Amino acid sequence: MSLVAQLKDYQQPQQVKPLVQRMDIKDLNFYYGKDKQVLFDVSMPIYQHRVTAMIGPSGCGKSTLLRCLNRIYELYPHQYAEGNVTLGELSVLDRKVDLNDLRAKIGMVFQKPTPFPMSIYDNIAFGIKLYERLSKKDMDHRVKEALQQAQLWNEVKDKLHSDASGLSGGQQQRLCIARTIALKPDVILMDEPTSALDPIATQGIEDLITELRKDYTIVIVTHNMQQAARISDFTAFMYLGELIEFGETKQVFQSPVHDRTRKYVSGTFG
Ligand SMILES: Nc1ncnc2c1ncn2[C@@H]1O[C@H](COP(=O)(O)OP(=O)(O)OP(=O)(O)O)[C@@H](O)[C@H]1O
Repeated sequence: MSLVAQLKDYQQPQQVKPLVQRMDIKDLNFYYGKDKQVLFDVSMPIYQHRVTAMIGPSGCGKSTLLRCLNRIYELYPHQYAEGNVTLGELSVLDRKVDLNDLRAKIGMVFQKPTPFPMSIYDNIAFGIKLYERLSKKDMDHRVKEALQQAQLWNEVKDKLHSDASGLSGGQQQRLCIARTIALKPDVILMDEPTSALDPIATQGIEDLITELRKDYTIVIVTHNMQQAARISDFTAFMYLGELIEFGETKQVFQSPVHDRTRKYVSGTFG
């Protein structure tokens, strides 16, 4: 199927909530050490209840940009960001903003499923316990709710106390999504969440992302343009650390403003 044929139909009003900006990225620069700048003055909005895809050739800075949105780079000395990233009133890059609080609001799902070495139930309860004290009954409810939202409940409801490592790759990735959802974040960041999965599991995660955008704001890095076309509402095209083009996915794929975007989405370079 052609890329254009895979573009979603944006005219389905029942799916579309009003367009509200949720995050703002302004003049963002990022450095892997002071002599290695890899993002250059990136500015773009992130819209609520929409899926925003970051695309571009390998090494263009997609993952780095995503990592700025919850300051995950702070785990590493010498890496730093300059500029402004806000989530409502919250200044994401401000070191006074507590990282645990920030990551409860802006959750992240990684490329490879990374369940903790514990039971399915505990994988979800573990994160919740860091933030909230719940009774057993309330915790059971929250775990069930997260697994239902991640469309995993029916498959695991009879083995909640089995080790999570016994799940398939696709199920493990849905468990990681459930773990993120359980903290009730505003925004979910996904870094190539399907690249380690087979086509059927990939389809499951793509369907789930489409469902989740009703309740969450999603930013996804993907090297797969078909995937961006299938599941995203907005697309950011990056090249050599700069944001070349940002717009509605349909516009970016069908009538890009920049020649470089056109060449990339048409497969002429990349
Ligand atoms: N830990 C690091 N230390 C130094 N440079 C890094 C580090 N991680 C990434 N880079 C560099 O930063 C630039 C952007 O990398 P990034 O991983 O963000 O790109 P990407 O678009 O996500 O690439 P890919 O699609 O290959 O994952 C690249 O030049 C890369 O070599």
